[in-house]
Amino acid sequence: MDKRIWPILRHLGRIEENLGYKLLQQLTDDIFAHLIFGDEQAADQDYLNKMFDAIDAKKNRIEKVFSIICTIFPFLKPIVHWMNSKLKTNYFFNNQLYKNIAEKIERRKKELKSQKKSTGNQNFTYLDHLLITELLDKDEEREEEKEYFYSGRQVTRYLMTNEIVSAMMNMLYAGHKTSARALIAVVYSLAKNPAVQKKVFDEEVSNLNEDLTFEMLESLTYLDLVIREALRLFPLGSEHVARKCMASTTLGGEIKLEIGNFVMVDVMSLHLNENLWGPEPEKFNPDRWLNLQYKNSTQYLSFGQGPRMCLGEKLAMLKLKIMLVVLLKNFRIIAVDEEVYLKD
Ligand code: HEM
Repeated sequence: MDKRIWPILRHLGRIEENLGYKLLQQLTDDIFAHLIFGDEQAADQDYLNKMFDAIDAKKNRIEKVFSIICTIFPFLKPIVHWMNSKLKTNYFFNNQLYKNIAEKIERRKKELKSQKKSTGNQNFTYLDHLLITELLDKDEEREEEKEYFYSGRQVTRYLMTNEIVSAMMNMLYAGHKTSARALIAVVYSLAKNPAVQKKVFDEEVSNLNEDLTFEMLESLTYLDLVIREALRLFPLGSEHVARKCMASTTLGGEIKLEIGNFVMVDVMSLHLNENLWGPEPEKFNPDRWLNLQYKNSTQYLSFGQGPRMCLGEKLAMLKLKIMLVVLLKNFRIIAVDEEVYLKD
């Protein structure tokens, strides 16, 4: 892990001054790109950030033009809003990202095809798992892996390139900034609560060696609570916990909801409810989880709930643990007086 993280720290120069958003975003991007594409040194190239920044800049420019049009011609608002929503999901904004992913897919397909028959212990990326059915379908010699990957399920067809690109883009959109911001929330909470930081270090991190395994990360139960507590106070994806009503209903005997109404959960009120979380719910206190009688499965919504809950929760928790172990093993995180708010 050190091998991946040190080049990033060096890249940013004097780390004491720069252990901020950029560094944490690069750390998460690097691990993300490595896990899903198998990319090496993604952070050095900083390409994910550059692509997302380019998309955001394009969006901002268009939105500015739209807002001027609406101010001058208010009656055009509905048409402009419709155009805006169409453009946001459009290829127009994402073409650079789309091309980049499609190129990676083609390159990876060639690499996988040229690989000798696997003897088992190979590190497959998320992309490989999407590609593998196609490659195995056409390669009878790989019967052994075919059974493993199909794991008893019948696969009737492999994924087309545009379906794979779209799955990868979903992952990137949903996991790119969320993970970096979650890391920031935890780092901030640890900086403000040195006693908790010391406890994590003394009890769980100090004895670990750098070759982290899945089992080691799973055993870090206190670090797990630290992350969950930070995300309780900073539920950064909470605006996505929203649903469209599929049937009319009445909530609590008084609030009427019609078919097609949009409902957004007030996550912050739930997460700061004293009846659910105990005394001083606004304070960062990972220990509160130790005695918590989980009263209701929907009282903690940092990753949402139900069939549309976050698909990447486990991956996000794993990534956060990896990054936090490496950071805490090598640094003591100290809060500075000045606080800067993230804008978007
Ligand atoms: C700490 C980091 C993350 C947080 C806090 C977070 C939070 C959320 C939240 C609140 C939702 C909405 C859930 C709901 O409506 O019930 C969501 C959806 C989703 N997340 Fe995450 N997420 C994180 C990281 C990731 C990562 C790393 C990935 C992908 C690798 C990911 C993939 C998704 C996807 C695909 C959805 C949409 C699921 C659906 O609509 O069916 N998330 N996330």
